[in-house]
Amino acid sequence: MKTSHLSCFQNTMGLLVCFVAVFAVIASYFKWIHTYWKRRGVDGPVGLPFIGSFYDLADKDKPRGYILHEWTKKFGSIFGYYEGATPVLVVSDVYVLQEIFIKKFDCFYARKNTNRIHGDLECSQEEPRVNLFAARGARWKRLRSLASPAFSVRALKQVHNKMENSVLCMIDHMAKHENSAAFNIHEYYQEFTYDVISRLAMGQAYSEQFNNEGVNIVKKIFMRSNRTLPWYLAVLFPRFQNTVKNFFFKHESIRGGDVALLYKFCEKAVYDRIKERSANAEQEIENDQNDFIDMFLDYYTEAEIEDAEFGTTVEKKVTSEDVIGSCFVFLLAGFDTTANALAYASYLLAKNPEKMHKAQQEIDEICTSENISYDDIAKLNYLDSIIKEALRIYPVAWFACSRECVKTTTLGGLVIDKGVRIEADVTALHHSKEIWGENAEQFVPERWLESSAPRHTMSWIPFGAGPRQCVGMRLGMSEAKTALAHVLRKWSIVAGPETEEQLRIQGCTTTSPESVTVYLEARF
Ligand code: HEM
Repeated sequence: MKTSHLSCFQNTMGLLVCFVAVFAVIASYFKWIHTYWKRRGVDGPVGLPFIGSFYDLADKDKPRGYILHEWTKKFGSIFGYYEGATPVLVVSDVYVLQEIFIKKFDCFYARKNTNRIHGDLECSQEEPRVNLFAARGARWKRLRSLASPAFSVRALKQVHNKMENSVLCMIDHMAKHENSAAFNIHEYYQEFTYDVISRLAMGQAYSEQFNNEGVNIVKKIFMRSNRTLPWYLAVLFPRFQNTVKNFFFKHESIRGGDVALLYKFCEKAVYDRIKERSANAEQEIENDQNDFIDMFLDYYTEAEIEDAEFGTTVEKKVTSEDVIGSCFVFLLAGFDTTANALAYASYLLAKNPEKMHKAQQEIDEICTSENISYDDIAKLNYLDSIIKEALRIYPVAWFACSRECVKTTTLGGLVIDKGVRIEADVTALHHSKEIWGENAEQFVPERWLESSAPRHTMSWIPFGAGPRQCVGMRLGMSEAKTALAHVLRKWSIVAGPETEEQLRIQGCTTTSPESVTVYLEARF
């Protein structure tokens, strides 16, 4: 009995010693990793043991862009931090950003994973469902070249009437607030942008504003917190991201919860369409190209062609997984960014009535017919400046202005190893007095119409830059301009006692105002 107690004690002690030893090795590894920037002479915040600055930067109520910006003020235009075991470099120097986003694209063609729980994004075997936003290398290039035609000026002119119809439906809904109580205008813009993207990407036949269950699902996806166990694990052990993903596959931060619901929508739409098209083919009926699903399915083929660019190979065939992934990302990317841009612009106009009257004057002069055409929209230069200025003051998607180094290289004298991640501090660029002058903090749309010396291309990057710049930029701008032109032609957006003194901005990815409370005053 005594011997068995002794051996039990010895076993427990043995296990404890092993545990302490393993812990000590892991702790030393992280301690060493967390000297990565110091060893290279790059300053930065001291994070927590193991997870580095991940916890600070994963709070949806305090968007990371603002925290990064606080650090820029402290450490300068280039500094480093750690997201678990991964070193991240934050840059707000326009010349270095140009190197990363444009000149050395072949070393930085991957976006820094925002959802880090993926398999190999260059390999269709390991991560079959990839989308244009997350894809890398040859897979990205293939999806990008398939998607780009849908966002050309020609394509946007073709869909303008459909989009304007959604604007008019939004106006009908808003009309109940005319000369009435203050309301949250952001909600209307969210309904509108989701409506447009559902019609353009997913073949939704008619406007379904305030009747579309997808809106609440995507809203919740954008308001998710990143402080969840799978994320902590993926951040701590980046090499095992795929294992983490597979283990927690049904967790709401991976493919469960609202994400699963949205995927189900996309899956159903894509599989129904594949069936419809093959039935058409049997009856020798030509397939229409009504939306993005049709556009992708036109390339849906079983033929496999290898593409060795970017040092990787990829099948050129478009799979149903590709189409589902793309619809998913279009619904997300096409919804939140533009709705937020419209909400910020409306807030700034309400707070700056003289700028709003100037915009109304321009709209009255140019938009003389009942409908506002794509060509009219192209002539609204002051309105264009208003949206650009709103996106300067409130960059809505700076989280996407990020890259990962895929080939060890140098930036200036600094060696950047493969695997290092890069983030642009867009707020620093957009609010820099050096770039924008002493009035950088003020809303001055006129600055976009001045013919002074041109600014550096990386000074204003709400849509990113280089070959991976936002593919939906033209669509987002034309939606925002068409919507604002109709709103401002009919109403003045007016601030009142309920209007937020300061907007409360939230989100782990895009940055959304919690609400934008304004009045609508009839103009005529
Ligand atoms: C005001 C509106 C919008 C803003 C501010 C915005 C912003 C951005 C930014 C910053 C990026 C990253 C660019 C980079 O890495 O250099 C991006 C990428 C992307 N955006 Fe947008 N976006 C907007 C509207 C849209 C719309 C309407 C769609 C489509 C329906 C869209 C789809 C995408 C996609 C698919 C990507 C990934 C492109 C790639 O990696 O090749 N965006 N967007």
